[in-house]
Amino acid sequence: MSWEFRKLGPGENVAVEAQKDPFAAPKWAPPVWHMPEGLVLLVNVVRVLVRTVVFLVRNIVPVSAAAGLGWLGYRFGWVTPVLVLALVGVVLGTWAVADRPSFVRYAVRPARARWRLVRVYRRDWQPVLVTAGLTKTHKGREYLPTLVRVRCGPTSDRVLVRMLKGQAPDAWEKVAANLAHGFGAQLVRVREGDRPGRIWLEFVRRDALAVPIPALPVPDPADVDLSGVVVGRQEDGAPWRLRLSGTHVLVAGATGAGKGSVIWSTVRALLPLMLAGLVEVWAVDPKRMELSFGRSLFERYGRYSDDPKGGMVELLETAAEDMNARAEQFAGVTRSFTPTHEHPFRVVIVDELAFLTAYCPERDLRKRAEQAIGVLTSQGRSVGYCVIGAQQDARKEVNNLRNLFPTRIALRLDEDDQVDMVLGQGARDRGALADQISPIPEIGAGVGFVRLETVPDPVRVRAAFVSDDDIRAMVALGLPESGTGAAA
Ligand SMILES: Nc1ncnc2c1ncn2[C@@H]1O[C@H](COP(=O)(O)OP(=O)(O)OP(=O)(O)O)[C@@H](O)[C@H]1O
Repeated sequence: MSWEFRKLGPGENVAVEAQKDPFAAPKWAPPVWHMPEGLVLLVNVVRVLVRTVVFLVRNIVPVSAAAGLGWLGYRFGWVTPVLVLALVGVVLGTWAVADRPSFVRYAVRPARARWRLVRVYRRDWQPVLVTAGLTKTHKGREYLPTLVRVRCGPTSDRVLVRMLKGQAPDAWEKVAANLAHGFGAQLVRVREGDRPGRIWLEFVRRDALAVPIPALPVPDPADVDLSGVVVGRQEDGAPWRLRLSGTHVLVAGATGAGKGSVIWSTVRALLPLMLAGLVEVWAVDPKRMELSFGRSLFERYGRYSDDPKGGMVELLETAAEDMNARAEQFAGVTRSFTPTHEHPFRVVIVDELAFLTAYCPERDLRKRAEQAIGVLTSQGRSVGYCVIGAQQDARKEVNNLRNLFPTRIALRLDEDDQVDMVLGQGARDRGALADQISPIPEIGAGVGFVRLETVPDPVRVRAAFVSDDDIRAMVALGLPESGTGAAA
């Protein structure tokens, strides 16, 4: 084969195969630069050194431990490192037995986080992110978001990520399903990071709320805090505290979503203060289902009505009048409400808001109900009134009082656009997938999303399930003279 030289530019001589055919199109080739072999060797040696140093720094603890044991073995024989290992095992075992929570927190979880960082996240980081379209290639160079840290919880991992410059969290939200499948998680939620440009990815490994929570024990009166009664559990295992003082609560969920369990768990948490005369529960029960079971309890420690001919509306109007009287009495005297026997904290439960405000056939009753609920919700917070409204249908036209309920709970909803209607704009994008909660009662009833005051992102929760027997027991506790079967 013969070669000829061509010139591409000044000083750029290129060797290309000589053409035999004089009419053939000319062949051009890019210039080839020959590196001196010594320089190639040097670059590779530096590269290996840098990688070794990075590896040693990243794995400083296991590397130091292995090096220490190796040195002990070399210096004193193999028995010494084995004894050291056995001693460490005994210390860890004693710690685990003596104080399991601190052992899990400071030893098990960090070790697990390290393991998952190396075995799952770092290993698959580049391929998953490339496939999900979260990397950028510019002038032949690939830019990859940085994996900063991994933390392990009991059922989920949190991964701190430094995004590429110019990237925003919504780019990650859009490919949450790709990330979940890529890293073997059930789902991924994108959370605000600790500073601009960084986000937390929450990889849910296992549904912590998949098993029903039995009714919580009736608390001691001293433990009932109206700024957060315990009604269930959060996804991270912490108790779900529902604020009642200074707010009103809307519980939205399709039929069978478990609204009843939120209501009954709240009543159960309040029972000691009801018995002490410091809390009253006024129940409006248009469905005559859920609340009728505790009718005698409400009649003794509050009020109850299921009368569609005006009784329910009258109950609401009485509450609104009393609230006005309280407001007049308290005006200029006190700004914070403390329940007393004279002025107990009143929880007004309306089992189906839409029945009173939208579906009730009598227009006049509808208007009166809407007005009374409007008065209670707009002015009742500071004088010891809390309205808890349940609602099946979250559509705007069904309940235009929704904005008067500062605390909202989205249980299973039929459509995805209802999530933002209940929890507020952007809640679904921030992980409140209430439309994807399982319709199977054992798995999904009572499961929902709430916005807590301390956390900007919606939190997944499950209400404890108060069974018919539990309600009977509550009635028996409240009305000992009526015997155990007094519920109905
Ligand atoms: N927290 C829970 N945990 C487990 N199962 C539950 C829970 N809450 C409810 N369930 C189950 O789901 C079923 C439906 O619950 P519930 O009647 O409370 O729903 P709902 O939202 O009030 O429905 P509807 O609006 O039709 O009255 C119950 O019969 C119960 O078996």
